[in-house]
Amino acid sequence: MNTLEIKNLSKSFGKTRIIKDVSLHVSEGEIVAFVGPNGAGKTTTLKMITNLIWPDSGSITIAGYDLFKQREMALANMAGIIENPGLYTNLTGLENLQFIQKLRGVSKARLQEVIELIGLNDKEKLHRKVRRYSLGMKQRLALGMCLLTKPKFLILDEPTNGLDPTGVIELRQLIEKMVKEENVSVLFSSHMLGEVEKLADRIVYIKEGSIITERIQQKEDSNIYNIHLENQEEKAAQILRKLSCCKQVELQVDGILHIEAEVGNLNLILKTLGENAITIIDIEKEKQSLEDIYRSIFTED
Ligand SMILES: Nc1ncnc2c1ncn2[C@@H]1O[C@H](COP(=O)(O)OP(=O)(O)OP(=O)(O)O)[C@@H](O)[C@H]1O
Repeated sequence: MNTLEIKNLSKSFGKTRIIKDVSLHVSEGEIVAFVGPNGAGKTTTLKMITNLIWPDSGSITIAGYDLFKQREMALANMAGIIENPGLYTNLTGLENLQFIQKLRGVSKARLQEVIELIGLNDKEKLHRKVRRYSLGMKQRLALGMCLLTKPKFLILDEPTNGLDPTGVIELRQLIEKMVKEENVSVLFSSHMLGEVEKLADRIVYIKEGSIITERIQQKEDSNIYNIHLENQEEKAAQILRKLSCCKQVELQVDGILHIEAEVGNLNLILKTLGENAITIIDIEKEKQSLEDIYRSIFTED
């Protein structure tokens, strides 16, 4: 099941259509980056997912619950940081965590678990007023507050914005740990392509309110292929998803199959498609860096 499923979301401010028919999903345990130039519509989309603003049309489902018809259950499965993390700066880190713990009826054991996960298991840090925290510590604390209720889905608007390199690395490690240990799925927006490259499993590109394309992020032990088929793309996608060497299979808007496969399995993929009488027109191994892809998508013609 997809942790997040958005279908045909649209939103206008006044007469201007800002979000145009946006559909996207985040699978269980997946980290998806939302990338695009300033004003593309990232924050507006994230605000609709977190129910801060309402779309004009479209649907949003979180952990299987419809955000508009089963609002409480949908929101109970999600947490997020949009724009500024909502911290009480005159309280200590621990008091901030305890505030949410009591408000949401979270156990003390869970509070302790979260403190350890976010690396604040240190008396001095826990009892320090948040206004004296570094930005990196504030971000980690804010993530901790999100995690107290064990959400299945986390939404982060430019989480590394303003952080120094150490803060960026620590935050990335924390997000990776959260996904591994707590099985949360994450959708985050970012302008930091280097970070996106390291953290995301998949990248969704938005421009002028429309999703332009999406790409699977290559990991060290895998290759990415773009396969152009004569027809039967849906069937091919279903067949390849059953192969254990295919970690991700996405059917793109343009009908091209975008595949992440463990290194050394191209022959098996081709053989499987051949056995199912699916004709390949072209196959290309992706070599572009994220920066090249970004430039080719967003630079004006
Ligand atoms: N409340 C609002 N009223 C009118 N226009 C708005 C409002 N909020 C956002 N916009 C406009 O919607 C467009 C998309 O804004 P949004 O903040 O979603 O972009 P973004 O992709 O998050 O940009 P950035 O990378 O700069 O954060 C922009 O043109 C913005 O000016």
